[in-house]
Amino acid sequence: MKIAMANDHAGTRLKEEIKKYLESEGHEVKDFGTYDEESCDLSDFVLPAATAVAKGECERGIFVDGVGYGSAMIANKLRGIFAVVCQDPFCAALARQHNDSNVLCLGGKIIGGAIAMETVKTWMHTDPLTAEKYVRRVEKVKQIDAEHTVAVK
Ligand SMILES: O=C(CO)[C@H](O)[C@H](O)COP(=O)(O)O
Repeated sequence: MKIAMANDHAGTRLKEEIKKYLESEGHEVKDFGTYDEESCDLSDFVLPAATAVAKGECERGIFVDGVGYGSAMIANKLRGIFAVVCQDPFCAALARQHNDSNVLCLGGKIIGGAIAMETVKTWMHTDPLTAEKYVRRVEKVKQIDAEHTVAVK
């Protein structure tokens, strides 16, 4: 898969760790930065990365900031982005099974190391459930997205 990654200063270290893992699994990572731990503004990096996912240039996105919230708020402004914040593998599984999320946002100040990597691994390897109720609900959310957002050019 082609995966867009972005982060701010609080997510640089965890982003690098996740990037290594994804590449070791054969994924292609497009890294939109930031690349160091100098204080920066998250939206400068997450918006271009989320745009790449919205345009279909990348299939999924993984964004890392201090808590994950800012990344999700920015990304969810774009049509076709269904971003979630996950702090553990259980949340990550449901974020795919019930919500068909295509962007995962993590908090580098909240989780790290083993939990973070298990969260990413679970999110990457879990598919949406096919039971009618889940498909119906995901479709309704996609409909809301189509009606209330502007397509990315
Ligand atoms: O978590 C974040 C957004 O969701 C940011 O990483 C956080 O707000 C950055 O704060 P600071 O500049 O104080 O490190």
